[in-house]
Amino acid sequence: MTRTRIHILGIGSIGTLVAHHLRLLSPSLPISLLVRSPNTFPATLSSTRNSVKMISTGYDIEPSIPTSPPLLDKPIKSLLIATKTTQTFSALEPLIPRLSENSVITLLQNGMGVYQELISNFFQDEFKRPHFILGTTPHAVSPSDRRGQIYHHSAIGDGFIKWGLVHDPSKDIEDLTVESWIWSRRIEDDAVSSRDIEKLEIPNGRDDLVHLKDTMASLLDMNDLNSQLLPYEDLNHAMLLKLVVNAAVNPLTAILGRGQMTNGKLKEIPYGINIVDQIVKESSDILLKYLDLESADPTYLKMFGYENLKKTVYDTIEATSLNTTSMAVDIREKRKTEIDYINGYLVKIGEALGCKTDINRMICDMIKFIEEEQKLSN
Ligand SMILES: CC(C)(CO)C(=O)C(=O)O
Repeated sequence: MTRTRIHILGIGSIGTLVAHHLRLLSPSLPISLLVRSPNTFPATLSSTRNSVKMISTGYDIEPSIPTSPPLLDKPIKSLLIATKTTQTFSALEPLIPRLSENSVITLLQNGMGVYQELISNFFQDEFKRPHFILGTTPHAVSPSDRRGQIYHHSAIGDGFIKWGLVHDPSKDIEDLTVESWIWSRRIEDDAVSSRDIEKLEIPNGRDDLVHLKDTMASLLDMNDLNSQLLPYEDLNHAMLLKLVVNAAVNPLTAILGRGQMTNGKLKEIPYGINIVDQIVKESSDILLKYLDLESADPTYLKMFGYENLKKTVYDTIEATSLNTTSMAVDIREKRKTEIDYINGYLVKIGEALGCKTDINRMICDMIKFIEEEQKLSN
């Protein structure tokens, strides 16, 4: 039987990577790429990893902006969003009429806070809200000068995509959460595989679970990207860890190098690492308070302690020393950055908890200063 069609919104580097691997691992999966100009978008995608170029094809290309007549009769059952966080709202708005409580939305982006923004703007009514899967990935991907063609810099075997299902009590299956249902077919302590998901039986009248099951199975099929399902609490912690890495590395490379600087420079020049340390220290204080209020497991408290966080950030700088961060590229290209969803998100949590947020706030102000200055000089 054919699996639920996956629509992908945001065919930048990460969106292309996911579309390409979904296609390679599931040749019969219907995939629609939602793009602004369908007539000029290429019919094939490609990814070059370790000097080997792989091509994928068989995509349906659809317009991402409203059409006349509108495609209301074509509901979207599963939507994977890989746009920049700053573009999510405007990119999703025209598609809202095609989504319902039977749909699944998967977010794979840098930063945090988009889920909360979408809920409060588009899906306040919990009974009309789609399922949400959130994801995080360190796969290093960059665009080429041709649309649909990317370079995948992570070595073979490196990198992962971690997914988690947001808990939504309105979707419980009697007294079972959907997350427990998803995990119920796992064999002992193994990771959940797409084969475990395939074995799930759909309760009567739950079309939403057909789409969720199909989406999960397709996402977990991408084992060449090391795609894994985590319990939501673990995923949230993985996202917070990535948030601190991005908060310490991305704006500094953007401010200090105006888009020309690679990540490794931050460690080569001691003044750089001094600033990294200050951002990590303040972020650690904020997140430890947040985790304490959540009564998080002591292993998490250790993970978010200053020394551990510093190690995670240093290791990432080392591993990506030749990369230019996405924020540095945004500044170089004079685009709006994702600062509000990275350091801005930490400021928001910190303020709500009464923590000191001066350093993250100053970093936000510096990036916003550059953005404004670039706007004025354009
Ligand atoms: C891990 C890092 C910092 C790599 O450059 C990144 O996630 C980014 O550039 O956004």
